[in-house]
Amino acid sequence: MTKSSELTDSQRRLAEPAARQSIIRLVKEVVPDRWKLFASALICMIAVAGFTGALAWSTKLIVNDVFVADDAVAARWVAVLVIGISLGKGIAQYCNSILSVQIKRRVAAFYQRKIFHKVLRQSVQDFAGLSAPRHMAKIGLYGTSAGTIIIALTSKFLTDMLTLVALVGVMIWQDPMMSLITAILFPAIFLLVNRLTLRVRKLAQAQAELQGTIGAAGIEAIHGIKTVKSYGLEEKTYKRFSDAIEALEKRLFEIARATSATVPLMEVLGGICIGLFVIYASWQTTTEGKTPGEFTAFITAFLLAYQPAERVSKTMVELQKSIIHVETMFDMLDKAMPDESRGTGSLEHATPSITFENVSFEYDAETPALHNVSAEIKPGERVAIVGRSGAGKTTLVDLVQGFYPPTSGRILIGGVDITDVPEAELRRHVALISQDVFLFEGSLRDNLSDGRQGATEEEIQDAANRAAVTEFANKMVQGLDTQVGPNGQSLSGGQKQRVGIARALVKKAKVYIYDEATSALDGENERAIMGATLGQESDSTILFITHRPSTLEWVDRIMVMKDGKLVAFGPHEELVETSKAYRALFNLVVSEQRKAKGRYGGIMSLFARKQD
Ligand SMILES: Nc1ncnc2c1ncn2[C@@H]1O[C@H](COP(=O)(O)OP(=O)(O)OP(=O)(O)O)[C@@H](O)[C@H]1O
Repeated sequence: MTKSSELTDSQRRLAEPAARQSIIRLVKEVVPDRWKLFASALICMIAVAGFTGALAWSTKLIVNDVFVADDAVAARWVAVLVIGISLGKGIAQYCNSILSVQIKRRVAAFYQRKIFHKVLRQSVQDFAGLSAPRHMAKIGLYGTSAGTIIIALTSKFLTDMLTLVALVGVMIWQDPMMSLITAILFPAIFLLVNRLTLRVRKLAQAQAELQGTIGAAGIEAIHGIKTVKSYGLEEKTYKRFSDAIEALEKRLFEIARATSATVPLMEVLGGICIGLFVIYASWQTTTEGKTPGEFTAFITAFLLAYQPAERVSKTMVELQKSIIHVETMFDMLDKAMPDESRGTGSLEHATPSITFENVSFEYDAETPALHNVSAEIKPGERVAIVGRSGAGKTTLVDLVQGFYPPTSGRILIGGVDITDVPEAELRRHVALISQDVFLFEGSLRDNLSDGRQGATEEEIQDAANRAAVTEFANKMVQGLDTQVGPNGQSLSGGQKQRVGIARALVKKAKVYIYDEATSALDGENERAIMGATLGQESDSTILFITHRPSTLEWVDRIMVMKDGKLVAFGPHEELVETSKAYRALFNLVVSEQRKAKGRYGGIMSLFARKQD
């Protein structure tokens, strides 16, 4: 045996138990809850197989009783019988097809829902580097593959196998010897087909990836059309799309080549069998006195067996393609969810203090993002987190929201370690207002009420007033019922930020995190909104990530981050005196503002005011 064929054999041995297990699991998960549907389909399949066998057998009556015996009465009965069998088979086939479509859709929908539910529960870490369109394409594909396997197994494979059993039964009944010869030739083709299925399996592995790449390239271009146009990336984007299409085309062609080879193989075998049969039949008639009806029934059964046998081998190939997707789907469904390892603590009665106890965090072994951060934030305190880009500000607040667990150390809210609190409970008490506000398609009111389930109309109106959403909504004909479009595309950046702030206010959280949340607002609007929101949110603790000096007017203390470390923490006046990093940070802002605007920015007046 050559080295490569040894490799193929071992791959086959490795792959088969996993594939079998996935099929068994699939059947166990979908059949019990839909047993009535499957039982009805099984009855139809048995009927199709039985009627096909009966049709083959009826040719013996046609030849012997109608043509050889020339019996007119028998001819009428045989005609009624053949019509009855054909009608029965037609009805059973029709019902089987309808049930197949129903089963396939239900199974696909069942798994698509299941995967999407799982995806939503994944940790934020699992979404890193994920392309949304590609991921969605995969969800669709995995669900459809599960449906395809179930249909391949039941409607196609089982119907064809039952039909084969019925036809082989007729063949053995008519001529056991010839049936034996045919049975020896059959395994030869299955060996050949098996080799083909392994090849198709390998080719199919990359097909899903390629389909996702096409979707991603197209959807990303549409989403990012402004960037594409302003940087002149049309050619590059087009090339990416075009390359992906070409690669997929090649892969599909290779799969089609491998799949199509099964049909000619079956035809060659069929031809050999018929040739042998003709020689054998003439010898049997002259020496053994067999009737022509028996041969006709045998050959009809053999010819009728050709199609289901061909379909069985094709179905095997189809199964190989889909099984890869289903195996990946099960891996995804079996992945442990972050919440499963969390405790059952509650923050209901916790005060909104935040304690960082020697918190360190690494995204991966090579990327340490936080080192030994320790700080105590009092309930109701307003704290700004400042630092250069990449200093670890976002990472720190992501940890407060439980998106990632600290690599070492602890974060406590009101004395409760947040890793002991279920994710949903933690998120109920911590609200994030980010720079890139994401709005769902629907009305302004729908988006505000997403803040908290069961929020009253008064609470929504109050939040809308405080975040100055009412101000622009009143200018729209439908007010708060105005539709915002997908991701709020009919609103300006500043309007989206106001909706984001109002939505967070509806939440009534213990801890608010403003991540550059007012970056798209002008100074006057920021002042008005912050005045209105902070004034009334006095019990909540608020963290501001900011590069904007004007935001510092609203805070009690400032955390200065540098290279993942907390290098200073105190009120502005103290930091100006004691922290070189703080001074350096804002001097930089001043010089940049001076260059950009030719005048002194907000922080200089702030410095002047405080220093006075
Ligand atoms: N998902 C991630 N995977 C790997 N490394 C990351 C990830 N997110 C951030 N980092 C790295 O962690 C460090 C801290 O990043 P972080 O986003 O917390 O900084 P930041 O202070 O919020 O920066 P900015 O002001 O630019 O938003 C950086 O070195 C960054 O490259």
